[in-house]
Amino acid sequence: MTNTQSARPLFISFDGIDGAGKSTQRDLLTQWLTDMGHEVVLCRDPGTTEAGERIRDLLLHRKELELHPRTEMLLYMAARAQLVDDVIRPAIASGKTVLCDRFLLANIAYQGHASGIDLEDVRSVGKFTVDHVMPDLTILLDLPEDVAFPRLGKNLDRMEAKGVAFMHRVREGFLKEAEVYPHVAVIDATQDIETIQSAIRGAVSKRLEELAK
Ligand SMILES: Nc1ncnc2c1ncn2[C@@H]1O[C@H](COP(=O)(O)OP(=O)(O)OP(=O)(O)O)[C@@H](O)[C@H]1O
Ligand SMILES: Cc1cn([C@H]2C[C@H](O)[C@@H](COP(=O)(O)O)O2)c(=O)[nH]c1=O
Repeated sequence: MTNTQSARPLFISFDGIDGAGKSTQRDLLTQWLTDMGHEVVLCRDPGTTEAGERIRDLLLHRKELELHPRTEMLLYMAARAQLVDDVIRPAIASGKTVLCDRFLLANIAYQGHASGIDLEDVRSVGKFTVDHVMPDLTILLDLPEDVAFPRLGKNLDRMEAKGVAFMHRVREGFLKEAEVYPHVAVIDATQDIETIQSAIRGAVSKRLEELAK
């Protein structure tokens, strides 16, 4: 792979059930891409922008608020719209590589598959929300919920507090979506951190080669 090909800017999102190891792997990938010449912008969905972080706080930490599934879905979408317009689209336009902790696929898995919102509704609001900005590659870290759940500790946020059965539905949803959502690499996240990172780097190299054709 030439330098020009390897430093082609990318938009990569990381997803999976809570505690799958997304932040750990995203940080390791940042180092590798930076060494390769990429200028990396990190973000998280929901969050990163001021509006997005406030929506995140409401969604995850204001447990006293009862949110209907549609309200929850739309709040995640609203945070994402702000993230796309303020951070992701400008970063891509200026040739930077974006690594984002979660993106639209999480809405489809959590609010669609696991919470019962019609999948076509989530997809169509999602299409409007991202306004053509979609990841070049989604890294889906897959592992059983009973391995991930103990990693979360005792202080669970509003989504984590939905419990193991909910996380099971989320996981199944992610795996179903991986068959239809564009450019998903499913990585076995039960392995050790270095082995997972090496599989992720393999998936990124493969995608860079496809995009260079
Ligand atoms: N492959 C692994 N094996 C064992 N422990 C791991 C592995 N990857 C991450 N961990 C540990 O699991 C915990 C959760 O990891 P991390 O924060 O990266 O996950 P996350 O998917 O970003 O979590 P969340 O969804 O809660 O934000 C951390 O304590 C981390 O050190
Ligand atoms: C984008 C998005 C996220 N969620 C859930 C997934 C997690 O439980 C939290 C985010 O916390 P993390 O520490 O950043 O993983 O929110 C969701 O339900 N729907 C979404 O669209």
